[in-house]
Amino acid sequence: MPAISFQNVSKTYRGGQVKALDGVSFDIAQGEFFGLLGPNGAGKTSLISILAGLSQASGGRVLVQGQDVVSDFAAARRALGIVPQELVFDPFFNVREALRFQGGYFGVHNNEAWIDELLENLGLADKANANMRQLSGGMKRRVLVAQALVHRPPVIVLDEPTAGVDVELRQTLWQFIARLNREGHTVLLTTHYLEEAEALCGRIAMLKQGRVVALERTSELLKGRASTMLRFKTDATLPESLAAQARMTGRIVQIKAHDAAEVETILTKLRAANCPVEDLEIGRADLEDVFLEIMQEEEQDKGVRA
Ligand SMILES: Nc1ncnc2c1ncn2[C@@H]1O[C@H](COP(=O)(O)OP(=O)(O)OP(=O)(O)O)[C@@H](O)[C@H]1O
Repeated sequence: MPAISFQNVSKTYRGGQVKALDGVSFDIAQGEFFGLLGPNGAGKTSLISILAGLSQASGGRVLVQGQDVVSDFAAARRALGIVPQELVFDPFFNVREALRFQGGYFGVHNNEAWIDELLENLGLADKANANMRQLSGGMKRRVLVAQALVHRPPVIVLDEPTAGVDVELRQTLWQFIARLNREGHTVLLTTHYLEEAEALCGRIAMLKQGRVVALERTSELLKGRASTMLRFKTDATLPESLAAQARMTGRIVQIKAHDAAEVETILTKLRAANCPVEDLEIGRADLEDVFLEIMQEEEQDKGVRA
């Protein structure tokens, strides 16, 4: 049985004018650390909201641990620990009370040892009696993570958990989540930080305009694509033949090369054009390169279909 099963899920808004999800189907197996990536507006939040039972799909269905998120809402919801994007909390509780209350909501009581472990692992031990109002944004986010985990859900969903979060919390969070994953919890992560997804996720789905445009093991996704990137800085204008294939961020230029011979060709073209380069590096393509490439291919395909 998959931990999560998305079956032909669609979602439209405004009476069908906006198609946020268009037949999304994939399964996440028990124990996977799975990444859901996509540019703004791709449909990630819509998919997570349907999974969490916060919004209804317009078509298709979603199962969590075999339970339908609509017809078996309570069982499906209990199997999920969801760390939301937004900071929502009850200002009248202190941290420990907030965790007890959340546990009670799922019928979990006498849970103090686990609550202590959560506080300890998320760097909240000295904040246990602090009122939620007094916490900094980063500390509130830690509490949200603890709240999501308080009923020991088998499936953990992290929706952009590190947006605007400092390095220390990111590391604390990832160490803890990675441990829970090793202990058998399934993790679904949506993120804009590609290096995070690359480091953590065993498999990745990429969404674009409501459709799955890639679904692969992270290593395959990286291996099957451009394997080499040439990176350098320049103030000069690139020769036209290179400009077409380059990605430019200010003075930084990145050009994809399939093999060593292509690297040489690129360097020869730069020299022939008298294009001075600084800080030249030749490196492996990372997930960001692959992501951009897939998104561009989709644009081109659409152009062909149109
Ligand atoms: N309540 C709504 N009413 C109308 N359109 C909506 C609504 N919610 C989302 N949309 C639209 O549905 C599409 C998918 O949005 P969604 O928020 O799911 O994307 P996302 O991948 O989470 O984006 P982001 O990375 O920006 O959070 C977008 O075109 C968005 O404008």
